[in-house]
Amino acid sequence: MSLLIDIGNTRIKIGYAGSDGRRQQQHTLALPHQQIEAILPWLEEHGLRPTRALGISVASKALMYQLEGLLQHIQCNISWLDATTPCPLLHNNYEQPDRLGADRWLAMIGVLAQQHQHRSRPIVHVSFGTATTIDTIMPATTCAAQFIGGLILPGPQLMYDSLADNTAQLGNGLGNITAFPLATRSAISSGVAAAQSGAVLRQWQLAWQQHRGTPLLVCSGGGWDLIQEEIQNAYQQQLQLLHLAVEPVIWQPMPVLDGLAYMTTSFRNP
Ligand SMILES: Nc1ncnc2c1ncn2[C@@H]1O[C@H](COP(=O)(O)OP(=O)(O)OP(=O)(O)O)[C@@H](O)[C@H]1O
Ligand SMILES: CC(C)(CO)[C@@H](O)C(=O)NCCC(=O)O
Repeated sequence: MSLLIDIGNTRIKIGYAGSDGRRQQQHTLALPHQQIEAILPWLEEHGLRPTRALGISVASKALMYQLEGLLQHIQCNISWLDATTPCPLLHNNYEQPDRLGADRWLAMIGVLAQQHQHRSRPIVHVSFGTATTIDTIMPATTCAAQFIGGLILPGPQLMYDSLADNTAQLGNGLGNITAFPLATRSAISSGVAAAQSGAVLRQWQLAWQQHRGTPLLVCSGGGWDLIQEEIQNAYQQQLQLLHLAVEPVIWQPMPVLDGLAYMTTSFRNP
């Protein structure tokens, strides 16, 4: 039984996998960094006694040490994975593989594991977290699928916050997403949504132009609610424009935890 830990820049996500490597979705928790200690009562409440933990972190080392200390109380050792942890499903083509965010690597593995039925198609995975990342995977020909590269941009909330923090007149608050906004709140919400969906469609189109099939669009991350309406609409329009079968964006809530669950079956401590 393995505990799964994803320490992001805003929140810590926790999951649980059985000995078959399947993630038990009813055992999922998201916590702000300051509430990390809540993990022990949560485990007790759910009657979970993990014998080991697999984790990744893109946040501070201090949080990793704090978590290690907490898990020592229940004799649970944690192994930290990163983007150099090999996976039979995927090849990391980053110029410096160790510089790729561990969350991006594990999320792509989680997406490949979950979207197994689409394994012959390219995949664009978008994570709307603190940062938004848009990563493209080309399908396997002989061996593993290939991570061919991706974008990093400010996440939706960060876009809102940076406008509020660096201007005198904009402030906080949401508005309607429209084509030609005529009020400040709507102009900001429409601007953030357009920037996010424009970047997503750019990567999707570039993936499509590689002539390896219609790319699957898979989204995740806590910022999804702020832009999902725009992304869904823009994606449907894009498919119609290209005379492709219309299909919804796939929402996969916790791909990093899914990737860690997959790795419980293939990763062993050296
Ligand atoms: N309860 C919540 N607490 C904090 N942020 C939330 C919450 N619900 C949604 N959010 C949104 O989620 C975003 C963070 O997303 P998420 O938790 O997926 O990423 P993260 O922890 O920053 O991970 P990463 O560092 O991988 O981006 C915040 O910017 C905020 O917009
Ligand atoms: C881009 C973020 C912040 C997304 O969480 C994370 O994956 C990260 O810190 N990455 C390291 C840099 C990189 O992936 O190139």
